[in-house]
Amino acid sequence: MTSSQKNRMKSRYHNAHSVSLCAGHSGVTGGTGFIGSHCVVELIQANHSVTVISNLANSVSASDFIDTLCKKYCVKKFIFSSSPAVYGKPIKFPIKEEYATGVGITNPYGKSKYMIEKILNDITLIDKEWKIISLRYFNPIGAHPSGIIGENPTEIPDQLMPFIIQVLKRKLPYLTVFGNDFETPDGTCIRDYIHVVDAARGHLSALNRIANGKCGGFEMYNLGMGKGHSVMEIVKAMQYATGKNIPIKMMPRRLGDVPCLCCDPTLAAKNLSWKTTFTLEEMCRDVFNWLKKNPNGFDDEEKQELKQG
Ligand SMILES: O=c1ccn([C@@H]2O[C@H](COP(=O)(O)OP(=O)(O)O[C@H]3O[C@H](CO)[C@@H](O)[C@H](O)[C@H]3O)[C@@H](O)[C@H]2O)c(=O)[nH]1
Repeated sequence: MTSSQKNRMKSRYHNAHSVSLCAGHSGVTGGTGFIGSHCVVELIQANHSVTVISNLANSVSASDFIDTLCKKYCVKKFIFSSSPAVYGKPIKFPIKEEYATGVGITNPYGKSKYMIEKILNDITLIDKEWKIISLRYFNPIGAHPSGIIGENPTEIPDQLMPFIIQVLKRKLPYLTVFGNDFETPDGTCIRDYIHVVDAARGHLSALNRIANGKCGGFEMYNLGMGKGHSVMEIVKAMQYATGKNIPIKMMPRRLGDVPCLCCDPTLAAKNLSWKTTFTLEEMCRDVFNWLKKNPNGFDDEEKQELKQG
């Protein structure tokens, strides 16, 4: 494993979270992270009592959570945060849940998610009391529309939107675009971006399915818009939303990136009554709104500009 792969795996474990259900009470591991914190807001708004489990610096990995917390507190119902990375390098689009997983996975992160899904599936086969929903959410971006929570990386980020945020804040001089020679219309990678609030609401829908006794054991769902956007489309949408130029530098492909990940979200619509509600423009608007309310890193003149929107 290269050091960049290790870092990517490390930073993604930092973001790992799960949502569990125990006698009407929800526990969110990694509840102070980007997705976890939005889940906590949605759960509280839906009148759940919530316990947040986080070490604030790094977070708890999914496997630690299963081994220790679940056994101690007899938690047998929870949501696992999975990833489209379990599909490896898909050849058919849009990706459906029934497509093969585990073949051609290009990074350790995807491999770990795949292996944990297998273990969870086995657990539900052995003991019928376990009800687990694995959410394979595609690329969550955006920020809470209130502007109170959003993505605020402390280190140089790996992911596209936090990187763009750092460029907008002039903490980084330009966005490095990893590859413009993919088999896509503009040559840059295509991903299925969803608003982080939609991703959080997906957790709530999944918890409701379990609470209503409808979950058959181990189930997995794609959470995505069902529509892909390229890296350059995201850059343009963010330039439009912010009115700011985002300098870019073309670089070779990043190890492990697949050209396209775009899902079919109809199973989630059918069983979870879930679908995306925010457009790409709204995701970018909410990032900008969050930046305006959290202007640290901008100079005074820019802060003034941000205030004026
Ligand atoms: O500085 C950057 C960062 C990213 N990208 C590109 O932007 C796209 C999206 O990258 P990123 O935001 O890192 O998302 P993914 O690589 O698609 O990884 C996402 O998709 C995985 C599933 O494959 C998830 O599980 C991860 O959590 C999630 O970050 C990719 O084409 C990257 O090459 C750049 O060009 N420059």
